[in-house]
Amino acid sequence: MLESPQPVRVVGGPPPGAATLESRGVHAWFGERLVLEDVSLAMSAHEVTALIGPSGCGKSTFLRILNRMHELVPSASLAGEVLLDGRDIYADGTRAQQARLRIGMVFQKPNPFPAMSIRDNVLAGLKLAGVKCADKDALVEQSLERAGLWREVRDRLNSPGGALSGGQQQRLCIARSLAVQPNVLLMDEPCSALDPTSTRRIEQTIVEISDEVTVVIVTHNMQQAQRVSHHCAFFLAGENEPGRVVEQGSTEQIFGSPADSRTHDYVNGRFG
Ligand SMILES: Nc1ncnc2c1ncn2[C@@H]1O[C@H](COP(=O)(O)OP(=O)(O)OP(=O)(O)O)[C@@H](O)[C@H]1O
Repeated sequence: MLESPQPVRVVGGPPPGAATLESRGVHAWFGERLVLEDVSLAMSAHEVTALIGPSGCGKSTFLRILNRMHELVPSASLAGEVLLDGRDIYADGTRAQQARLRIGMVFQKPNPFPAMSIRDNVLAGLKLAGVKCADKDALVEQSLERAGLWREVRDRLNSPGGALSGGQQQRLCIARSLAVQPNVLLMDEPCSALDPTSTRRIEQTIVEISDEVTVVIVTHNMQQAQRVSHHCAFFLAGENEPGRVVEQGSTEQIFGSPADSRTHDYVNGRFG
């Protein structure tokens, strides 16, 4: 029987393995406007947590708070804690760049460097983070394999990233995020720009990577939330009110027997 190859490790990167992420009493503002109120949510290691809810209820804002991207907006502020394996990523002396290295992000629209080769795209995050790897070729293969793209691109690693299809570009972005070996991967509607076949391929990737990285995904697609997630949090904002988590629980419970009638109505497509 063939032995599976030893995983390639990077040096100077995050400690290995999936981590637990927990928000406690998170509030967020843009200027004077409170857009998120008192969000406390535990996102368990090795699980996929889906953030669901209608447009404008603060899901993306919450996701960006989880890896210190919210503070990149000049008018933005926040209160509360975000604990990564028990340590607040907002504690005094904790650098945003360090948090972002451990908590990666994949965006709605695939954003590879279009003129850069597929190989260099995978390695691009390492260079930016100052992370080193003794065997870059093996890391490229491992990352592309985990992102479910290796077989499709192994014979053209020097072709530009921009020459791939949209779905392949998104998997390339996932490979780039995985190459620095983060503990958590945040995904903001990663399939919304993709066709159904590419969507299913990415969903398969999400399920596969969740044994090595904690995944938090924002999705408007209820079938997708059911297919990929273990845990769901339903966000809702009343008119001129901030977004709050109305209900959270196992995906089975949220879809099968929600406690709140608003959750029931939302997951059954009655609004949103
Ligand atoms: N950069 C910003 N400046 C000011 N207000 C913002 C900014 N980004 C978001 N908002 C406001 O914050 C609220 C929450 O927005 P957010 O994008 O987090 O919601 P969402 O649930 O992710 O929506 P969608 O599902 O449409 O992406 C909205 O009222 C939005 O208008």
